[in-house]
Amino acid sequence: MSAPVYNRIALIGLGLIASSMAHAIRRGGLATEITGYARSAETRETARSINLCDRVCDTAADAARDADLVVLCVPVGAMGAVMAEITPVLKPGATVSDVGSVKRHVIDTVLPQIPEGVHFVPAHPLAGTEHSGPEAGFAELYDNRWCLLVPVEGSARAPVDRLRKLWEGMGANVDEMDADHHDLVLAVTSHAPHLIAYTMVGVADDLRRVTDSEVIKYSAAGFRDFTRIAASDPTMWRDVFLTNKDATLEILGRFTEELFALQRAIRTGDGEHLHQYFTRTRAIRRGIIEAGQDTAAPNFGRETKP
Ligand SMILES: NC(=O)C1=CN([C@@H]2O[C@H](COP(=O)(O)OP(=O)(O)OC[C@H]3O[C@@H](n4cnc5c(N)ncnc54)[C@H](O)[C@@H]3O)[C@@H](O)[C@H]2O)C=CC1
Ligand SMILES: O=C(O)C(=O)Cc1ccc(O)cc1
Repeated sequence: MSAPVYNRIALIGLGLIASSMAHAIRRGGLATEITGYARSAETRETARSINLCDRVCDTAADAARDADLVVLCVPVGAMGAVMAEITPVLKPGATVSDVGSVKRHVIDTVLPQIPEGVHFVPAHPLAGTEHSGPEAGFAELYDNRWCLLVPVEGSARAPVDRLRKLWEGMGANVDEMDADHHDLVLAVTSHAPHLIAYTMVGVADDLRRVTDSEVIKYSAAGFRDFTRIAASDPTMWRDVFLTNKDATLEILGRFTEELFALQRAIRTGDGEHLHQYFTRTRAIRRGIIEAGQDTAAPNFGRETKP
């Protein structure tokens, strides 16, 4: 246990990411009080019944009032509207942060609403599972995973360093990155791969010659990973693609070109092309392992529902 980094932390939106934060904050003794807000009465009730926060409030404003740190943990497309609900109650010197998977859109919708004297430090933990809701969280989610901080132009240093301390206290390794670069990197490493997984599972579903039971029974590891990813929250991922449009389309354009080249190599029997391509991609995987970046699976060995 370390000393608290903030007195009151407010978590707005009590899903997987916020509930994992609540557990990790408590584990590390990083706040004296955690307040929470969720949009639906049912989620608030569940959060209360599992004692997720010290106080679960019925409005976002009540949760954010007097908080030293307010973290927006809702889908990217809802960040601006949620920010509007809390703006009037933010105390001077407080920090607003978020955990959204896309950063430019969040900055464009939230930053103009930040009152004078309040700090804004966007963040993105690179950790998750395909599960959602207040009961999906666990304290170890961020252990040894990256959390990227994306300070806005002209941001004071102290609030950034303080947020870094919080994420490090939750077990994460922290780095800083510019918003546009973040969105491009994530389009390559997360957003496009998710879309490809969604597509592959959709294709399997469309292929009526292969029955559902065969798809499930004979799922090899690669396809199983696709089905896990494709089970992720539809609202969250709809928002990711609608708000990181340019970078995702750029990467998907390149992906399609390479796919066509591989398709041609298969059709023409160009084994040399295929072998060279797979040799290059294998080296990338080996590089990840050598750099020690192949951390535990996102679900940490927990049973995942099919
Ligand atoms: N799930 C993942 O693997 C990761 C998600 N993120 C980001 O974290 C954020 C939250 O994601 P999760 O916790 O996974 O989602 P979740 O689906 O588990 O929880 C989202 C919460 O936001 C609330 N919400 C949804 N729409 C809302 C609206 N219009 N107004 C107010 N509240 C609303 C929901 O009721 C729920 O409490 C998203 O921005 C996502 O991009 C970041 C890293 C990983
Ligand atoms: O579950 C997985 O495989 C993930 O990739 C988790 C994840 C999802 C979205 C993010 O913005 C960051 C991490």
